[in-house]
Amino acid sequence: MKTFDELFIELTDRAATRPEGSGTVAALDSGVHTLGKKIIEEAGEVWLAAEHEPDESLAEEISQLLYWLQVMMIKRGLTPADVYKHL
Ligand SMILES: N=c1c2ncn([C@@H]3O[C@H](COP(=O)(O)OP(=O)(O)OP(=O)(O)O)[C@@H](O)[C@H]3O)c2ncn1[C@@H]1O[C@H](COP(=O)(O)O)[C@@H](O)[C@H]1O
Repeated sequence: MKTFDELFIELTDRAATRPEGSGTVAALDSGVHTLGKKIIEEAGEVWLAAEHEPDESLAEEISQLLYWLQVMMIKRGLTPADVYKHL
């Protein structure tokens, strides 16, 4: 288990070190347009899970949406602090 901030640190390291086989590296290389579509897809899965799936499935879908939002943040050079200041 990891927190939002711990995942962000891990993904930032992936972006910097670009280890072979990293899905995050491939995702970053796919570009903002592709990442945007992935975020829409994952958001839709969250919606469907909230309507039709048990809590555990919903939690998993939300975790995947958070992952893709973090990938977009890193792609665009945003940090959690940039987001938190709007909360
Ligand atoms: N938390 C995640 C995470 N959440 C979601 N995903 C990706 O998002 C996809 C979502 O799954 P779906 O079932 O919705 O989609 P799918 O159809 O199975 O997958 P696609 O064919 O669309 O890629 C997963 O297949 C992963 O590619 C994640 N990929 C990686 N992480 C974590 O990120 C860290 C770095 O990972 P790597 O860069 O791969 O080393 C590790 O701690 C991982 O656990």
